[in-house]
Amino acid sequence: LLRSWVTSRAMGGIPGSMGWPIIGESLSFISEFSSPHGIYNFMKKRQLRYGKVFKSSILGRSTVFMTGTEASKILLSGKDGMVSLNLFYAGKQLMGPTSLLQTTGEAHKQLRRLIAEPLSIDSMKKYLQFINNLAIDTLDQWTGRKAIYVHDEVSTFTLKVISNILMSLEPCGEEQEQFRANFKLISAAFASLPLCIPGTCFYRGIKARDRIYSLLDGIITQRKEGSNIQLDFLQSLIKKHSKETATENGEDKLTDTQLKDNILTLLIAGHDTTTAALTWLIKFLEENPTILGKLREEHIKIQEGRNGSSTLSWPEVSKMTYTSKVINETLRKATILPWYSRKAAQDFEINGYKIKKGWSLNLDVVSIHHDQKLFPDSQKFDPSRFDEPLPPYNFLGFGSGQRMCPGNNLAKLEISVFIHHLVCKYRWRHLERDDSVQATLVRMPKNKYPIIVEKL
Ligand code: HEM
Repeated sequence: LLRSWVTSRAMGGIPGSMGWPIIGESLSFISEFSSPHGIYNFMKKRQLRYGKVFKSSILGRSTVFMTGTEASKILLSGKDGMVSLNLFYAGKQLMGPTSLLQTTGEAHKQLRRLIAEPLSIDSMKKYLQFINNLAIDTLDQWTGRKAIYVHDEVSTFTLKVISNILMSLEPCGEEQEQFRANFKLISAAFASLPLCIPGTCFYRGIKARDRIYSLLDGIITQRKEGSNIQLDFLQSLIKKHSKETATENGEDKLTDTQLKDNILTLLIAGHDTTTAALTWLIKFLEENPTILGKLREEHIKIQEGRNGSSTLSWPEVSKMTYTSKVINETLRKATILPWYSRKAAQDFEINGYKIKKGWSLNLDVVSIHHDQKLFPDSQKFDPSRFDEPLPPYNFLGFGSGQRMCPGNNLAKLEISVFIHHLVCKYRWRHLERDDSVQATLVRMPKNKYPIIVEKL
């Protein structure tokens, strides 16, 4: 708070209001966040008053919000080391010091190269079968029930997928249940006060993180001894880039701590985001029957070409061109991560304003994704916006530049396969109309989108 107060005084030259002492503008921010338009209204009001760059004080942090192409370019390309990623204290403690999210500059580039390779589109081919079977099994259990809370069901599906791909955890059984329980505690701790005292949410998160790390310790030891070898992400890293001793040198070698910190990072970064995207997509499809019809056509055609088999092949996934536009439009309209946080690593100028080293900066992505000039009638769900490639920095569903999402291939694959089986075999309708949004960092429907499902 003290640091925030000192920073807020230094921000004198930036237009905007710091709101009330201590709470700043947090109350209006939180209340707008949960509304159907999310923080769009909060941003819009201030942009009309102050312009594309304005200051505010939110959740105890003095910060500068920015929007538009120039800001995107500066903040996302991170050219000349102008900015670094800005994590909350709780996130830093939970994810560990060697997480990709905590590394900067050259170290970030190197680590990212190692992590991104086993997540490349080519590496995804070996996971298709597993995702396909799990999607079929999950959907089989959706019919004949009074209510399906899509968010909860999809959350189970995406966690099973990512935990299997990263470290070959079986999708069913006690180990998966324990892992899931621990993962939930870690997720909850992200949004908690970082007080490491027994009984607090943060403390429970740290303990759960330790339990997942000891599970990983066991798996890493086995793999290094040559037993329980699997074709997963962890194995790829151990095989090519693992350090045998802590003193061993080599830029492309990772210690066990780096392996564990980054498996956890991928779990955290990849689970809620994919869950939210798939949940919104299913909701938007129901609300837009013409688009659902067109999407179904694409998938029925793929299914018919398959002669009755239920297993998707890789060439079939590559044919899902309309699906890919539907995914992009979902990420635009829902803007699951509404702002991207950075810290100024040096002084620089933007839109005529002087930004000082150490300030917290947020790129307001909601305003870009709902800019009427870039996306006319922006509230409309219209995948044809992606018929032609968009200019750089207009669509930021997976970010852009140095920190662009390395898990985007996996996310798109999970969503495409799940949607294939959903639209080919089922119809669904909502049980409750509520467009409000949960007040968490990743935007999700507050009511978890309850539906009833029937076979077609
Ligand atoms: C639909 C699902 C997803 C969405 C919408 C999404 C979105 C994003 C965005 C916007 C960023 C950049 C944030 C910024 O610049 O501040 C990002 C980064 C990241 N994402 Fe994703 N993501 C998704 C799925 C995944 C998955 C499945 C994984 C893991 C397998 C993953 C791992 C990461 C990591 C590790 C970063 C940080 C990259 C770095 O700092 O270099 N994401 N994601």
